[in-house]
Amino acid sequence: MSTMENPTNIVWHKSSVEKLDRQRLLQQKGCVIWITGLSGSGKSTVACALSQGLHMRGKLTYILDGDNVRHGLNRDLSFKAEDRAENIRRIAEVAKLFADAGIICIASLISPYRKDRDVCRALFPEGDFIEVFMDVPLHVCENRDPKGLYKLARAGKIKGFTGVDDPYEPPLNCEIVLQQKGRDCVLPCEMAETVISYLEEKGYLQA
Ligand SMILES: Nc1ncnc2c1ncn2[C@@H]1O[C@H](COP(=O)(O)OS(=O)(=O)O)[C@@H](OP(=O)(O)O)[C@H]1O
Ligand SMILES: Nc1ncnc2c1ncn2[C@@H]1O[C@H](COP(=O)(O)OP(=O)(O)O)[C@@H](O)[C@H]1O
Repeated sequence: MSTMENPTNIVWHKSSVEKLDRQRLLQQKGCVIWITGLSGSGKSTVACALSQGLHMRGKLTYILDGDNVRHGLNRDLSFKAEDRAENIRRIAEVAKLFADAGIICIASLISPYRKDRDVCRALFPEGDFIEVFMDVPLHVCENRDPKGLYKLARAGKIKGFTGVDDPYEPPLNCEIVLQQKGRDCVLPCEMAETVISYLEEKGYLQA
């Protein structure tokens, strides 16, 4: 029988250097900042601004961007609901390893289903999964359309495109909501500062 069929044959191996030791070394606490939102809502832009802002404060981060991870680890996955769920599950498991390494992991992916995001949240200790919602209306994302994908989706050339003919379920109880202020554009670095203030307040930027 393979170990996959009998997982009880697998025993966790403890290391003498643990998460707390790594956190002390890095002077920060490992966690995941999970940025969810429509295509074009600014997830990748905020992820980069956040990584930059934290790097300048001497904090170690790593970005897991849905688009990028789909080039490698998740290249076998499509955009049907069960593949999106698997995409999200794998990224959450990788993020968990980064958080255990003491790193502030920034995951930016559409992750359209509430249930899938809640499954990810449950993988982490209380507080360590910080959900950030890019609350940007569909028409704004569609006007931006930097990759021309909305145009293709409206023309029926991409099927099952989030927001067009596939659902997006906004979070009900996330930690942070990022949005424009009325008609005023909020710069990505200002949005990143909101997240950094949250991390500071919650003690993630010290061991
Ligand atoms: N059908 C469909 N629906 C939504 N998005 C699509 C689709 N096909 C391709 N793309 C491009 O893939 C990027 C989304 O990948 P994710 O891994 O973030 O998606 S998901 O979390 O699994 O839903 C997404 O990137 P972002 O624009 O950065 O969000 C799109 O560029
Ligand atoms: N805060 C912002 N204000 C105005 N435009 C933005 C902002 N954040 C991102 N953008 C622009 O919106 C487009 C989509 O951003 P991107 O980060 O690629 O979104 P996503 O990763 O959610 O698809 C890009 O052209 C980007 O320059």
